[in-house]
This record gives sequence, structure tokens and C-alpha cells, in this order.
Amino acid sequence: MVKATVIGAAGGIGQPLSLLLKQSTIITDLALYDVVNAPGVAVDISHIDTPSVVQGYLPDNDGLANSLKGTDIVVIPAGVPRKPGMTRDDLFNINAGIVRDTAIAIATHAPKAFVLVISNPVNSTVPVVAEVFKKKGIYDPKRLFGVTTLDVVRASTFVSEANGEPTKSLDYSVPIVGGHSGETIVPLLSASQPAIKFDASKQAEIVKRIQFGGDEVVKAKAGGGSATLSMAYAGARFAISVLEAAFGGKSSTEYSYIDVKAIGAGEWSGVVGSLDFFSVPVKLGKSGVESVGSAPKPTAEEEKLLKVAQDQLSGNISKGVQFVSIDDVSSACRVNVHCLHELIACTSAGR
Ligand SMILES: NC(=O)C1=CN([C@@H]2O[C@H](COP(=O)(O)OP(=O)(O)OC[C@H]3O[C@@H](n4cnc5c(N)ncnc54)[C@H](O)[C@@H]3O)[C@@H](O)[C@H]2O)C=CC1
Ligand SMILES: O=C([O-])CC(=O)C(=O)O
Repeated sequence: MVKATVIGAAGGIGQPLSLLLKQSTIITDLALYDVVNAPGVAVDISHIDTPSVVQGYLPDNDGLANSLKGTDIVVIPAGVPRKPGMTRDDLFNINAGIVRDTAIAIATHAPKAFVLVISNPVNSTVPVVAEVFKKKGIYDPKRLFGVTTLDVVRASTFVSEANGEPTKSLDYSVPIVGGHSGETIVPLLSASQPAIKFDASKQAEIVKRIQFGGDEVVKAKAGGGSATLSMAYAGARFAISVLEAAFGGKSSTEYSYIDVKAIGAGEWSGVVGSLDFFSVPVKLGKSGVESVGSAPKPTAEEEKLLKVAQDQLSGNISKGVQFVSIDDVSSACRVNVHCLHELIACTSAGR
């Protein structure tokens, strides 16, 4: 029996992500939780002829607790997406509260589950979850993952396109390290497998495109949100990799934003410096992170990109950590649809 729970399952990412998880035969129970519409999504998906049993949950009748009880993996795409002109950090005030409250529930009802955070800003929301888990005394850093797979997926697509090989995207594997927003996303094109041969200006163009790929989608959707379908693909790929390694005996390596301070950054130590969280290649195993993969030597140009990312990440991480210490886990400023306005007032007043 393998149970997976999606929190935010009725949203733009949540629905296609749940659909893709329903296609995976490693999952036997699929729990779909949202503050709205989850039962409808669940009934719809439940008609698909794969073995897993699907159940939808709303906040009433202990829906969140019941969606989490006995689960092996919690995937969190709950929260608001960007509109044109916003940065991911602009989402912090609302999404950090949603993620914090979700983490509190996970700590109580599914303390041993793998937790995959999609909600932005990932650079800060993953530290929020870690802090809640530490305060609750259940933190296992090997089981907490910030989902950065979309950056890796975009990199292989964009490099292939630039090479005039759009149908061969999966042939390119480019290390993408750091965080998940703008300049904190650091593509190490020099270590691409197979190697790529672009001139310096073309390389700089591809680096920018990978770093700001999310903006392309936000702009094209013109106020209708951000990436949902490509994110669902990336999130499902990562979640299934975690489950296959834990329960299917198939270990693989994926990039993820993890607590490198607690786990150890291995060959990436020099690159990570004193940062607590960083996206690195992670070998997945039975208990989550088994080890951190090897690091290539960055070029001088890549060293500069890494320095910019480190400076920004440091502030993003502190923001997440401080949110939980200031705004204690028992705060009255708890999120649900009915008190969203109150939440915005609370957070902007620094409470
Ligand atoms: N990590 C990544 O690579 C990416 C992250 N994202 C982020 O994912 C998040 C979700 O994006 P979308 O699905 O497009 O947004 P959306 O607005 O379409 O869906 C979000 C869902 O979360 C639900 N929700 C809100 N509060 C909740 C709570 N307390 N508990 C449970 N569910 C709750 C909403 O009802 C809604 O159904 C955003 O923060 C976005 O920035 C988006 C793309 C890529
Ligand atoms: O750009 C956004 O806001 C959503 C996101 O994280 C991405 O598409 O990478």
C-alpha cells in the first residue's frame, strides 16, 4: 500500500498533477485535499482505470487530517500563483502561511511522510516547513524536498531547441543548482551531458531563458496564472522518482532544494558555502535523500552566477526561518479561505 496526498489538488497544478499520479501504478491510495472543489476532482479522476483508489477532502469533517493519515508522500501545490509584474517573493505573505499550516497538519498526522513543496517562493517555503517540523520535534531533513524539477525540464528543452533538436530534449541533462527563482537558478551549462557547443553570447542567452522561464509562462497567460501543466509533469516525475526509490527498489538521481546543512553538501560544499538550503543532485533511496551527487568544476562565468545566487538565497532562507519564529505555529493568523483578508492584514502588519 502506498498512499499519496496532494494538498491544493483542485488548483491549476493540483488537477493535472493528480491526474498524472493516478496514472502511476506504484500509488494505491490517492488523497486529494483542497479548500474548494476537491471532491469533484476526485470523483472525475477516480473513473480512470488504474488501480489506485481516489478520495477527495475538504476542510470540514477533519478533511485535512483524514487526507494525511497514513500517507507516504505529501505534495504541496497549495497557494496563489504569480500575475505579470510580480516576483515569486511577492507570494510569500500569503503562501508562507498556507504552507506553515499545512506543515503543522503534516507534523501531527503524517510525521514520517516525504514532503514535496511546490508552493512559491520555494526558496523560503521549504525553510518554513523545516522550522515547523523542528518546533514539532519530527524533522527528518532527508524527507523534505523543494521541487525544482521544472528548471531541469526547461533546461533540457531549451538547450535542445537552441541546438535545433526540439524532439530530443530528454537527451540533454544540465545541472541546475541553487534555488527556484530568477538568478538563484544556476544552470551549469559547461557540465551538460552531452556537451553543448554554443558561443559565449548564446550560452548567456540560454542561461537567462532557464532562469526566467517561469516569466515566459506568466506573461503568456496574461493574468491567468503561471506554469501549471509543465509543473504538473515535473512534479509528478519527481514524486514518482521518490516513491520508486522508497518502495519500488528503483533509485534515481533528481535535483532538489534540500537542507544541505543538515544532510551535508558533499562535493558541493564549496559552492553552497554557509547556506542552509540549496538545490543539488540527490540520489534517492528508501528513506528519501540517500546521498548528494558529484559536483563539476564551474567555469569562471558560472562562479559569478553562483555568487549572485548565494547572496539572494541567504535572504530568502532567513525570511522563511524568521516567519515561523516570529509567527508562532499556534498563531491566530491561520489560513483558510474565510480569513484570507485577515491573513493579508496580519502578515503586512508583521504579526
Ligand atoms: N515549484 C515550482 O517549480 C512551481 C511552483 N508554482 C507555485 O505553485 C503554487 C500553485 O500554483 P497554481 O496551481 O497555479 O495555483 P492555483 O491558484 O491554480 O491553485 C492553488 C490551489 O491551492 C488551493 N489552496 C489555497 N489555500 C489552500 C490551503 N490552505 N489548503 C489547501 N489548498 C489550498 C486553492 O484553493 C487552489 O485550488 C503557486 O504558489 C505557484 O507559484 C508554480 C509553478 C512552478
Ligand atoms: O514562475 C512562476 O511563478 C511559477 C514557477 O515557479 C515556474 O514556472 O517556474
